[in-house]
Amino acid sequence: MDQFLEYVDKHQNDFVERLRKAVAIPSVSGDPAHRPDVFKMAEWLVEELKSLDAVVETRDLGKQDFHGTELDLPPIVLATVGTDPKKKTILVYGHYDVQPALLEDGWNTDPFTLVEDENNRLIGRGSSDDKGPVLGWMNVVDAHKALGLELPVNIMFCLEGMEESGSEGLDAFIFEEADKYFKDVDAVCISDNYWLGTSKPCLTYGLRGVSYFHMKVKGPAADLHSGVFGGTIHEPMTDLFKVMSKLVDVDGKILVPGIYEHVRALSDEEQKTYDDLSFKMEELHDAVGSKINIHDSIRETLQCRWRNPSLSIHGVEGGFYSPGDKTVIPACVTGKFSIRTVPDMNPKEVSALVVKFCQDEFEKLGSKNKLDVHCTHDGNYWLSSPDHPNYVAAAKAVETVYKVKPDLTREGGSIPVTLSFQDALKKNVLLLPMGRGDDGAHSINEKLDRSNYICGTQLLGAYLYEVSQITL
Ligand SMILES: NCC(=O)N[C@@H](Cc1c[nH]cn1)C(=O)O
Ligand SMILES: [Zn+2]
Ligand SMILES: [Zn+2]
Repeated sequence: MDQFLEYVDKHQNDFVERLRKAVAIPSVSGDPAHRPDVFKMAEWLVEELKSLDAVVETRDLGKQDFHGTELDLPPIVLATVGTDPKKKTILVYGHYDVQPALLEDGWNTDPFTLVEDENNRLIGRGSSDDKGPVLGWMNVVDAHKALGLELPVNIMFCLEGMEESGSEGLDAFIFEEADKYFKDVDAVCISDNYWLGTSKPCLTYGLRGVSYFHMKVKGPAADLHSGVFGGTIHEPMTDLFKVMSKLVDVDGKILVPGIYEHVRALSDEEQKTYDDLSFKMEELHDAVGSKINIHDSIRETLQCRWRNPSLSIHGVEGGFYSPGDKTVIPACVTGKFSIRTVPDMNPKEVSALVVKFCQDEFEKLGSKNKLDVHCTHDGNYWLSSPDHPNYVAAAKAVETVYKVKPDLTREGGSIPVTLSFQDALKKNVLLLPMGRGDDGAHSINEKLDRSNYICGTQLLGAYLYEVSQITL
């Protein structure tokens, strides 16, 4: 392992170049205009993996209905490095699509040009979520190939291009392939989340689920002049804002009746898991860039992030949002919001409660406009245990690379495929993050510190050595 660790340190710049090439492909899955780039990213990965002597194949997932337009779904990229029956097989999952990013959103530099700043932060969309970690696994293979070293395990890659847009088609694929392509898998490792703070690595054993909603209000046949029609018609945007404002309180309390009914009670044992975490309120302030916290204590803040549901309002499609003072009455507007779900909420029940509540609130307005509200995608929460040998192996790897014991964390974000792998393969799934809590994933100026990328590559490799030695 030492040879490997040293090689990674010495070849940092080669690995940064690999990340530069990946970030340059704007593989935004949520924007149809960028769909060809998502395919380009898949092709780039295929070539890169082939150059590392992996056996690579792609699987077509069919079509996506994008608001009435049929789009090709990006392929699953499958790759295998080694098929030695004497070795364990570790499945690594990652995604090669990214969240949207525009310079005018407030980025300081072009989002798809990797820039290293004076603090050695590698800035660019996808650097942390999730291109850096995906390339981290490839760097591990690369280093072994260059050194002429055997990998301690067989590695299987499963890379998707729709994670940021609901992972369409992936669940069915995983269950279909559980006894086929994935039949030899001994354990799963996913590097697609973040440290709690900025200084200490962590292993993550829980995620919230997510249920995403679109609420459309339409009335006039076309956008109208507010001077001519204002005050004479029911306005879609007014109706939408009225109903949206009923969803959540300023202190984050969700106002949909029944939503908290199945939230698991906090046990004494669970309370203890919040005792010794290395996270300070200042780190939250720094990550947010402001002191707008609802709760004053770390305990309450983390409980609200990890084990309580939350509702976020994301945006309105169809409304006027450009500079200037356009006096328009938008004809059709769609409000977008999501609920992060937790044990023991059921996505189907959540959806039924939300839809009924919105319809009831709209009904109360007495508007002649039309409302359509529905859940566009959902993914369940996931909760595991950090006691499993797969986690013990990862903890040892953290100690080797970082000389500290990792924090054991849950996370507020969602990676629905985690539960699918666990259920379909009946194997342990470990979340082993590379980036820091302040990386700004999904936000502007997303970054991955060079040290996280390089030590993270070492960590992923060290984990493979440790897991090869342990009985799973
Ligand atoms: N790094 C994981 C991540 O960002 N997951 C997304 C998943 C998602 C669901 N719907 C849209 N994206 C997240 O928002 O948690
Ligand atoms: Zn991600
Ligand atoms: Zn993401």
